[in-house]
Amino acid sequence: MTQDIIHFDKVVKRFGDLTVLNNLDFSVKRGEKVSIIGPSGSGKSTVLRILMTLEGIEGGKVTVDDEPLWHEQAADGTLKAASEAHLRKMRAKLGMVFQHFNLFPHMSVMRNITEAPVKVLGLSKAEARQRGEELLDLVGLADQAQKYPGQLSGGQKQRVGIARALAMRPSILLFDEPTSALDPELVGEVLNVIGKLADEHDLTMLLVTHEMRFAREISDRVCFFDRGKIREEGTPEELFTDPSEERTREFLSAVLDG
Ligand SMILES: Nc1ncnc2c1ncn2[C@@H]1O[C@H](COP(=O)(O)OP(=O)(O)OP(=O)(O)O)[C@@H](O)[C@H]1O
Repeated sequence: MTQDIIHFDKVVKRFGDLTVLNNLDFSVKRGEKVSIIGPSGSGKSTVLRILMTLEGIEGGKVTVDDEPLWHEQAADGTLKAASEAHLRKMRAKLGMVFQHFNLFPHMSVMRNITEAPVKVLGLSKAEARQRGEELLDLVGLADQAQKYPGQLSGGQKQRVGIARALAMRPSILLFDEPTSALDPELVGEVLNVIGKLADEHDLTMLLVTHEMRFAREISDRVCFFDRGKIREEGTPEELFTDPSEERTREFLSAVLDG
């Protein structure tokens, strides 16, 4: 087992003529909490979408938990395109919390959380419900299990989104700007839950965020993305107080003053 749980090796991602990831080298260690920051359009969300297998890649290699994500080893040892079964197995290692929650509106909070563990992992309804209760407790929503998403605030919906992702017991949790669709007064409750997870669990966490103060608080490492590459990375202390690249400094002064 190698130290890296996520490894991007010269990954190229294009949309038509637009090269979004340009020979990206990037890795995350087991248990590490990493934040990705950077200007709009720099490819931050695309990294998460590739990991969730929502987007394919045009070049390079992505490895998750020591196995290639988009390829699998044929009997003769060569790599071939991944089968649907391989992608399903790889996807189970990852959970994602989306900017717009993506809850099922016609299902109760509890059913939003139990649906995939029952259908995909084969848990009994009782087991899934018990897991759901524990997770709702963790995110401070034990009393909301029977409500529907439309009856919840944005902050509550996002906390359900976090519980739903955790219900699949992923080794890696991805967050795609989890607070950017929320009213400012609801941001804190979601950041508190994510901060608690970061402190108390050995989950690997990869967070795309515009919340600089939060990235600074919870991350072991912060990566500054610019035009599909990591322009600079370091501990929060290094990156936020003494960035070495002019481009990082410009970005930080724009977002921190703005
Ligand atoms: N499905 C798609 N088809 C075409 N272009 C896309 C698609 N998805 C993303 N892009 C483009 O790829 C670039 C990178 O997008 P991405 O969402 O990764 O950026 P980002 O750094 O997360 O930006 P933001 O902070 O605004 O969310 C953008 O220019 C975007 O318009």
